[in-house]
Amino acid sequence: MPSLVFDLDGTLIDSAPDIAAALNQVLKDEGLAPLSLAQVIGFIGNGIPALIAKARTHYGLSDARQEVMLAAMLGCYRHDQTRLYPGVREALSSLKAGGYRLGLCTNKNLGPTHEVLAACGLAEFFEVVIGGDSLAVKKPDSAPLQAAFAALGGTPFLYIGDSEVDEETARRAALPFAFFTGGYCHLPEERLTFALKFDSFAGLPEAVRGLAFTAPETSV
Ligand SMILES: O=C(O)COP(=O)(O)O
Ligand SMILES: [Mg+2]
Repeated sequence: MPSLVFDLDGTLIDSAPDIAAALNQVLKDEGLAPLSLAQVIGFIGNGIPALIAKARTHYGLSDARQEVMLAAMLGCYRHDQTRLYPGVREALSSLKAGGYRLGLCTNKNLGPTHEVLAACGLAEFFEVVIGGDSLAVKKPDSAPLQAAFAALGGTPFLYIGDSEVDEETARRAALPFAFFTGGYCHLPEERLTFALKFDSFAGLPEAVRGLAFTAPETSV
């Protein structure tokens, strides 16, 4: 049975408003001005510790504040403004009903990942969840994605994500990548390699099935 692994932030959920709210609360506690949503989106992709580090660099704050700010961010991160992208639930239901095994591989820490999956009603879909702190390394290292597929079993088929980090991860794992264009990518799409590209979840199940039918040699 083919298995599919999804990214989370910017792929299944529009989580940037809550990430920005939490980061700006931490910055306020440091006596600093808030960042715009666009600036925060520019910092999303390599996990929450990296987000804090990028915000510190932006403001010239020393490394010494990293752990305090990270703990504060994890303490105040909520999910009340986070929304599924349209059609996500229907697409996941269709793929699961079609026999695909579904896993999740995100750079978000595992604790908030499980919280947001529950808050958004997505937990039931995923047999395997790998977070940014599940292993010693994060995406774009291929190890978290490979761990997700190994735990899922079945035939690794496709990694579905929104950013250059996901694309590099899939490339390093020698797995095909499906690029969701509605998330938080920081590179023009000409710089990315993908087996399929989509801007709406409405067409994803059919596109995945089409890929399975026309390009079985891309599975490993
Ligand atoms: O936490 C991040 O920075 C990105 O998370 P993602 O891997 O789910 O996109
Ligand atoms: Mg993402």
